[in-house]
Amino acid sequence: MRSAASFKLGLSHSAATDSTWKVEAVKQVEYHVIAARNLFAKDSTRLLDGCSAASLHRGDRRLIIIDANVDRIHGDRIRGYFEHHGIRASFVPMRADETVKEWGSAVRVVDAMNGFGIDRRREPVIAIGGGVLLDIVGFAASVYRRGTPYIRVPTTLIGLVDAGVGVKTGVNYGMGKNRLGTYAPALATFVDRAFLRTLDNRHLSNGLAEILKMALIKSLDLFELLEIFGERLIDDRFQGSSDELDTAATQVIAESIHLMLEELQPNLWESCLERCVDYGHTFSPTLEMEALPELLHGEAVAVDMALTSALGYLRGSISEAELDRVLTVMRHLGLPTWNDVLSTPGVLGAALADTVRHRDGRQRLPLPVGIGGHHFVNDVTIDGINSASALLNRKSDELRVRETSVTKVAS
Ligand SMILES: NC(=O)c1ccc[n+]([C@@H]2O[C@H](COP(=O)([O-])OP(=O)(O)OC[C@H]3O[C@@H](n4cnc5c(N)ncnc54)[C@H](O)[C@@H]3O)[C@@H](O)[C@H]2O)c1
Ligand SMILES: O=C(CO)[C@@H](O)[C@H](O)[C@H](O)[C@H](O)COP(=O)(O)O
Ligand SMILES: [Zn+2]
Repeated sequence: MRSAASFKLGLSHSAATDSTWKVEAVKQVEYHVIAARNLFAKDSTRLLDGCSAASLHRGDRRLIIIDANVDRIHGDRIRGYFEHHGIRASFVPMRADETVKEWGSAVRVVDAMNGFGIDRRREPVIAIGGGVLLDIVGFAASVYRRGTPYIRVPTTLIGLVDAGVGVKTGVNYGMGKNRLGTYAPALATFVDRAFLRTLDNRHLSNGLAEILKMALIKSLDLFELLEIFGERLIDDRFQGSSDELDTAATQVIAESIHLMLEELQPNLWESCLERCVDYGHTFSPTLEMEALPELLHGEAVAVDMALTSALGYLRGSISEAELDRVLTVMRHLGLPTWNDVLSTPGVLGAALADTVRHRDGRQRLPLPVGIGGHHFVNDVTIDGINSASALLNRKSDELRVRETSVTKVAS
């Protein structure tokens, strides 16, 4: 018989005192964001080869949760693709927009996984749709059997540059934006801008808000690309109908993803709550939910960025010329710089208070420094926000008047 002393355990433990055990483990994470034009063209093998983790070669059937609008427009082609490659694909079309980004929708995905009898390790769920669909499916997959692999195919601009590239999943709860959620990377995301051909202008602008966010805090070059090409990229739906527009579309999307991943990779689990990618997301979670369905996610982010740019000007971190340049680009990108929800009594204070709870008791508010830089502040006051809001209201009115007179002269 072995004596107690002969057992070797990996954990540290002292028998001399009341025992405590400290467990330390590191979870290695690897996921891939793969640019793939015309992913569902029959001769494309990108999705099949993908990467070792996300290859479709394991097993011959797949559960596909697809945004109902995307299914209506692209469903036949996507079904044809799977048939062509001998994969038995079970399609579950789901309505997916902000008003149904809720627990019940996640449960519908869980029901679909149960019904399919998903083989937990070898049959990744495939999510095809905008940011809402990706967030819901990612959330459901991450809690199903404590984690089931999934693959993302974003079909909106926000999906391509933001919701599809990070590790956050979630649904709204009550008035709380993404109040229920997990950190759960997909095996891979396939970025195919061909989907943007069928996206309307408003949702293209909506995605450009998140790209503008990356530009304002990290890259004057990206900002200037948006200044020069933004409107034309919307008209062209990022389809690259000329060489110049093709290069611009590729650069804008790739640079935005790259800048985002540069921030995410070293801080995937948000152990550091000073995140510059939270720019535009201090007041907007509350504004978006208060105004729902009037403001889309990117529009609420744009209003927040306009407000905090005005605040930056009042605090001396950006010049008035830079503020005007930012607001002008927003308008050119089809984004709002103002929404009346900003005037709802108490809303900005409540928004900041909720964000402070989200950021472990401090504001950690990213503010622009010039265009393309940022710093974090913790001393914003309600008076300061109200002054910024008043300034923004005035400047937004001036912009509207100028736009109206330009339109009149043009007609
Ligand atoms: N997880 C993250 O890190 C992250 C990051 C950014 C945003 N988000 C979330 O993303 C959501 C916003 O996503 P969104 O802007 O993609 O909105 P969305 O998913 O609601 O899609 C917008 C609309 O476009 C339709 N649609 C989708 N693809 C289409 C296509 N190719 N052609 C025509 N119509 C199409 C959809 O049916 C929907 O009606 C928000 O809930 C936001 O919180 C998440
Ligand atoms: O909107 C999102 C994620 O939902 C992204 O654009 C953004 O970069 C950040 O993740 C946001 O700051 C949101 O973070 P959180 O409030 O959901 O924690
Ligand atoms: Zn966002």
